[in-house]
Amino acid sequence: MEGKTREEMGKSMMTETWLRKHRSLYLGATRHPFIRSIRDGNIDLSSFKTWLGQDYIYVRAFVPFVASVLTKAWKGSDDSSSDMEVILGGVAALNDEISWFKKEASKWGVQLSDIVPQKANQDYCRFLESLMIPEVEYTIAITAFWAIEAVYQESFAHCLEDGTKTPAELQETCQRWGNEGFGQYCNSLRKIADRQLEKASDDIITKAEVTFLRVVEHEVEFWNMSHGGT
Ligand SMILES: Cc1ncc(CN)c(N)n1
Repeated sequence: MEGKTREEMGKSMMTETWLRKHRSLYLGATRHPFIRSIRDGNIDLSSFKTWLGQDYIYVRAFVPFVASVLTKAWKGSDDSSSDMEVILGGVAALNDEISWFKKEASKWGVQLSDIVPQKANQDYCRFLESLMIPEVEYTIAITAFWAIEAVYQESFAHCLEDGTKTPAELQETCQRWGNEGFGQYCNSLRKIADRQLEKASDDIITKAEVTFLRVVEHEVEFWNMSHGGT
């Protein structure tokens, strides 16, 4: 791709274009102070517990969102059976994730039934709901799905790199999203998004870019909330 213009590249590498164009915002999510504090070993454990409880609520709202992406893939994809396999794999992983949250919460003494969603979480869940309606195109929904998963994958993989001081008791959390298998799953989602964007109209591409930006902003707000914000 080196040295090629956008026209020569076509629309096939749209996610790459956005990641470059919005690099500082994206790094604001994947290198957030909350993540840095895990990586540097000086995380405040009450922040971690806040994140754990809030993310459990988020994941419960995320499941119907992913189910809605699956429904959209059924009719809206150019390669629906292959896309549906990837997305169904995501649903299966979320089933496991919910069990993990319950186990982890009991380990940390977090009472999940007492958790009240904070504003940033409510806003993010409302945003997910807005993407679930049938009028939202598959291309937009799959772009959001990829971005949501990619931010977690890159954030937690960052905590597992050589030389980091991630506390032993948080290694499992980081592995959950930072492992190679989850990385490959994110790559599959990204390829689907790029394939859909390649044949999309300019209007859809613009909408998808805005959706990508909203996801990254919500992710930053989510970390802020966990890191002592409101
Ligand atoms: C806020 C948030 N964003 C993403 C993920 C990864 N499914 C998550 N669990 N929570």
